[in-house]
Amino acid sequence: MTTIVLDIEGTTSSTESVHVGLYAYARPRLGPYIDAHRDDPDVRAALAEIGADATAEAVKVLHGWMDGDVKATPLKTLQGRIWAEGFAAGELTSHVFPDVPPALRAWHASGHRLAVFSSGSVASQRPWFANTAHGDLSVLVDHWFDTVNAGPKREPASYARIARTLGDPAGLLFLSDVPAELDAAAAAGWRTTGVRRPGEPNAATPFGPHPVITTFEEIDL
Ligand SMILES: CSCCC(=O)C(=O)COP(=O)(O)O
Ligand SMILES: [Mg+2]
Repeated sequence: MTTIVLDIEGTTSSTESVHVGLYAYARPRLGPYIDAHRDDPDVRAALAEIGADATAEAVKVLHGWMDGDVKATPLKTLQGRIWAEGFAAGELTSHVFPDVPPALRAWHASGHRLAVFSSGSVASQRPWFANTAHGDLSVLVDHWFDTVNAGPKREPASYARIARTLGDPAGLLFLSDVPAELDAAAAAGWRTTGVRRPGEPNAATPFGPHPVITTFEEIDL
């Protein structure tokens, strides 16, 4: 049994679907969300981490991070809350590459275990997989990790922390579009595979020692 741990953006789903779909949805809603949830401890913690208490100042920082695709945890916390509300309201749908649903279903049916580790918060990961055009894929996923409950994706300690939940690192396979994330997983003793999807921004990125695939059909467990 292998546990396949999935990155989202660039791996199961296109970068465009996250940046054009989700980011555009969150951008105008960040300020109103902060104003409406100032008493929420997570929102207060996010504002403290941003280093700005005034909404306009915080939104300026958050928009700057979105422009540079900086995957800062306070941004991901706030985006995730907004996206979860958007999915619940039926205003958002997710994208997965067409090879993803059959692969996840086949791996699950064969007794392999699935988990997600994404910079996107768990609050948004679940509805992302629940609302695909190919049906609810969230039911196939046993564990959900983000930068809050696991840590930064480019640090081996985060993968060691996840392995404390999932078990022997040698039985864990991490799929990601970002070589630095794969390096960190490999340093923690995980198996790794790079994902280079046609048309994605990592088209020319070297993956070093990591095997590389373009679709999940190429993965032989
Ligand atoms: C619904 S998940 C949101 C995706 C996201 O915000 C993100 O930053 C994805 O980054 P990843 O670590 O999956 O490449
Ligand atoms: Mg990614």
